Amino acid sequence: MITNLQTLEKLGFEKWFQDHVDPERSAEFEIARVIVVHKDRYTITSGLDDVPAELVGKLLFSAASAVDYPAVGDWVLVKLYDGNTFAVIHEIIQRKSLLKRKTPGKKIEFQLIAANIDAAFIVQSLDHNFNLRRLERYLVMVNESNIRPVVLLSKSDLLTSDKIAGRIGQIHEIMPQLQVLPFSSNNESGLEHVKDLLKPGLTFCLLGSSGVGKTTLLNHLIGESVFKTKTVREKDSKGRHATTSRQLITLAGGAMVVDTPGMRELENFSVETGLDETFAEITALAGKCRFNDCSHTREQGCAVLAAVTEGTLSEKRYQNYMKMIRESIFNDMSYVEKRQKDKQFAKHCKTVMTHRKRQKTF
Ligand SMILES: Nc1nc2c(ncn2[C@@H]2O[C@H](COP(=O)(O)OP(=O)(O)OP(=O)(O)O)[C@@H](O)[C@H]2O)c(=O)[nH]1
Ligand SMILES: [Zn+2]
Repeated sequence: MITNLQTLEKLGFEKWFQDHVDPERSAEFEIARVIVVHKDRYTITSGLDDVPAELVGKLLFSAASAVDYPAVGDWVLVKLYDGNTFAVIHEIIQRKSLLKRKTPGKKIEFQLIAANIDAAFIVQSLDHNFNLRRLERYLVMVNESNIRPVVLLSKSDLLTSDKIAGRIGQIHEIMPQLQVLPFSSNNESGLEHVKDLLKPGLTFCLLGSSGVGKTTLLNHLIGESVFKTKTVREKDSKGRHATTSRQLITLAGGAMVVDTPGMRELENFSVETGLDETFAEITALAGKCRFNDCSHTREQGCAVLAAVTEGTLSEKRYQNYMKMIRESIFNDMSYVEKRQKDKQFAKHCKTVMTHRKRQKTF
């Protein structure tokens, strides 16, 4: 496995990454992409071979938190051994995007889901799963992670086209620029629009509640994949053969899809800066409130409340924003804290919000 730029480009190694590698380092190491993370063992690829890999001791010892470890999708600098059958990861190349979630507990600690994803398909089915509030939550997370969101409305075979247009309208009412595609894996309508987005070299992920049809869609896309049956076999720490399925799947057309176990349990995410992007117009208004620590609930000179009164900001959107703020604070707390705080929650929210505002101001 010798670094070959053309092969790497096919895997998504664009100029941005190259610009973020020290030329001296790139002369010394090979560049590869992480396609499987399994506890402390990894599988990397250069586009030619899949090779089992471990972290170099220096990286292990200097890692201060989870974000210092490789995630699926990461670009890494490696050294190869034993006729290119084993690799040691020396460095993680700067990430363009990182999907992570907060682990339960008091400490601010994260679990990495995947790195360097270009676009996220947020899947909601057009039956009872359709829920604008949940959609907003996903959007916050995706925006926060620096990933482009695309909404896929699955099971379009269950609704009339009028009703589907109505739901898309509902989404566009609150998020006009968002790309929304209805599709059905059952009758295959709209699938070609999804496939049109799968440009070679781009990396995608599928997000959404259990049962919305992510696996069915993925099977449709993988059905045409040359990597369909390819699994990674390597020895685990006890020397047994372990079969790990590939978590970065390359589709026949050259696009890649991340499918990690962590991706499937992503209902509970923490929200922070993504909130500002998803509710950009409200954040802009909040900057004009008279008081720095305005809670936008009853203050004199609150620009957010004024906009609601004037009708330039819809009451519903305002309520969603307030609910999201409450939840984001709530999510950041541990379970025990949540139970303790449950009753005095309103009061707590206000304190934290004031605190956050202050942090921003100074
Ligand atoms: N009517 C209809 N049903 C579908 C469609 N796609 C999937 N389903 C059904 O929806 C159910 C759930 O589909 P999955 O693909 O397993 O859903 P998932 O999102 O992968 O769920 P998890 O694996 O739990 O995350 C299955 O019974 C599918 O047959 C569709 O386009 N139309
Ligand atoms: Zn205000």
